[in-house]
Amino acid sequence: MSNVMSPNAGAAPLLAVFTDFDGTLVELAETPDAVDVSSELTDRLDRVINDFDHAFAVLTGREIVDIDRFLSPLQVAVAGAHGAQRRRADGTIEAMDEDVSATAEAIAAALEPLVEANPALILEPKDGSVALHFRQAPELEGVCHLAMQEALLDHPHFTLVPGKMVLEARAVGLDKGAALRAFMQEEPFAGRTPIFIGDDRTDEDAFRAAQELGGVGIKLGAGETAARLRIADVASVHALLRGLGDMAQSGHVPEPLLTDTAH
Ligand SMILES: O=P(O)(O)OC[C@H]1O[C@H](O[C@H]2O[C@H](CO)[C@@H](O)[C@H](O)[C@H]2O)[C@H](O)[C@@H](O)[C@@H]1O
Repeated sequence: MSNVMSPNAGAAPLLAVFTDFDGTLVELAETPDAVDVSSELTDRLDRVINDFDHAFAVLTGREIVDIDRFLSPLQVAVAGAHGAQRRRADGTIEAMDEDVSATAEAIAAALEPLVEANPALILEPKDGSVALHFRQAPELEGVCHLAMQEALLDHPHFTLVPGKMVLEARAVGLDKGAALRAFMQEEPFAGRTPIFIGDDRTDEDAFRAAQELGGVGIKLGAGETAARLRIADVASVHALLRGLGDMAQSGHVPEPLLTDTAH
């Protein structure tokens, strides 16, 4: 097991904690709006923010406004739309690249006819990226793939990233790994050891970034991953956050909820 989280690692390191949202902090739901955010979770995150002296951020494919709506009344540091949007721990917002916004809008517009013809599909246009959901029509995955590829033809600085029953278009280079690195150069993250917890293919850049910066990636669930550690489910993530918070306060390392991905 990694030294960062090992019960034998000695003094507890000062951590910067990053997590994905859908499938990691909350269970997946049938539609993007149907996720259930309990008051226990917002209370837990409020504690985490204090336990880690505000060195906590959500790295998500969602827009920042979405995360604010779900986690209200909390306002956490967030990288949204896979890294196209970023709100720092001090609440300031990084300026959006206008070209990225305009391209995402153009790609969403190109996909509209497909979604109008297939109401079971959900188009989620975001400022900086686009999601095309086929959870309610899995048989349309291939059609969605072709439509996304076609929509991307004129936009080589955007790339297609598959998620869970979704295909997303995002700007090349604006990913969760770049967002994690940007946070790690700023207060209160700088000088801490990053951990990132995520469940999806779009989380792999951030696993690698955390590990390259001396920290650890923690993959929720099965599947190939660059993350060094694995965790079972959303409930275990909540327990881990509680344990890490206790560790930060007391110096004691939490009960092991993690397994090495090599085993
Ligand atoms: O990076 P994340 O925080 O994991 O966000 C990834 C995408 O999550 C959302 O879609 C996923 O969750 C939905 C609700 O559970 C589910 O219905 C959908 O099938 C999943 O793909 C969100 O809607 C996207 O914008 C995010 O990019």
